[in-house]
Amino acid sequence: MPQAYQSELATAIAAVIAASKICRAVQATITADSLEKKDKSPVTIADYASQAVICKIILDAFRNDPIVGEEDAGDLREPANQLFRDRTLHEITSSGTPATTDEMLAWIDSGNHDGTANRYWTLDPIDGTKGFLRKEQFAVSLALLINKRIEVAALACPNLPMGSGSGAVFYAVRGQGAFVIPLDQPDAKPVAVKVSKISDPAQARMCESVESGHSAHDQSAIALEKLGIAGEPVRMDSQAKYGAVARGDAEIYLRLPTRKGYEEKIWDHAGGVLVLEEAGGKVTDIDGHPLDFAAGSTLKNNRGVVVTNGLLHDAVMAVVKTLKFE
Ligand SMILES: Nc1ncnc2c1ncn2[C@@H]1O[C@H](COP(=O)(O)OS(=O)(=O)O)[C@@H](OP(=O)(O)O)[C@H]1O
Ligand SMILES: [Mg+2]
Ligand SMILES: [Mg+2]
Ligand SMILES: [Mg+2]
Repeated sequence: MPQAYQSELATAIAAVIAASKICRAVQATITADSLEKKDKSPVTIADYASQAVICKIILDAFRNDPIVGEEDAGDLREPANQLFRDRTLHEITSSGTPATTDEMLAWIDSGNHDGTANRYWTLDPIDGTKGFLRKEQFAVSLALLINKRIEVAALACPNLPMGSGSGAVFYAVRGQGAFVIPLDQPDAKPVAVKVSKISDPAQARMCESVESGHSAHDQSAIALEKLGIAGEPVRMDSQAKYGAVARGDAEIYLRLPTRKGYEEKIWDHAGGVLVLEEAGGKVTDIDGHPLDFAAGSTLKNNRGVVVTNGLLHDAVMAVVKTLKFE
């Protein structure tokens, strides 16, 4: 029997690779150039160009598929942002995708679905925009959900070390394992991705967000101490953290709530979660519940995220349960 979702997987991989190339080109040139969104977070021409190109590639292949993307073209349509809009279009056309301004805006806005369909994609065109602006880690994350379950994931991490260079594209289909290919050699033989076999908490390596506003660094420091881990946590932006645990660079990724009521967005997790689980890892929230992707565009039924290589999950949860959150 042919394996399920092969054409969705091929489309997702092609889409995140095309977008990553644009992001890399922009990252090489930018000097802290971004707009501020209503929630005060930054967005760059690369976030918009990435969302446009990925939505176009998905819709060319699967015309009726809804997409739940992070960005929308509202701010780009503002007359005051004409220069920003023109530069976004320039990045798209110079990457080899001919487009008019109206087409570009429509592609971006095709990512405006709300996560209520039986089948939809969720997209973070640049996850870790702050890391992108710092010229550090970021990810392009795309996942397909069917009946509220993640079935296909493609997660490009353009700055993650890979062999002698950098740029890793992780991907997974539920039940088929997780794999990684180099961003610059997509035809190379895929390598199976597996979590580390470390089961002694004291030997574990932990990663967390760079931004203390996204994850409570004071509480993770207490967790490290209680687990007997001597090393410092590795701070890294984006879902590259899921990739790091999936491939055994680290054993633990903690995302501990910093403020009451923040709802994690599905596009900040879906791609990374399937790669991690298919690599043998485990993810729950801080109360030990599975992440609930059936609640629309946010994980409103969960608080925080605890990611491990599986072997360490119980030990980490025992410590997380002793921490104090707002
Ligand atoms: N308060 C709060 N708590 C938790 N998470 C938040 C919060 N605010 C924002 N975000 C989301 O964090 C996404 C980036 O997460 P990272 O783990 O990459 O954080 S960091 O960049 O290292 O700070 C970032 O994703 P991008 O916007 O795609 O960069 C946000 O969606
Ligand atoms: Mg953002
Ligand atoms: Mg994000
Ligand atoms: Mg983003």
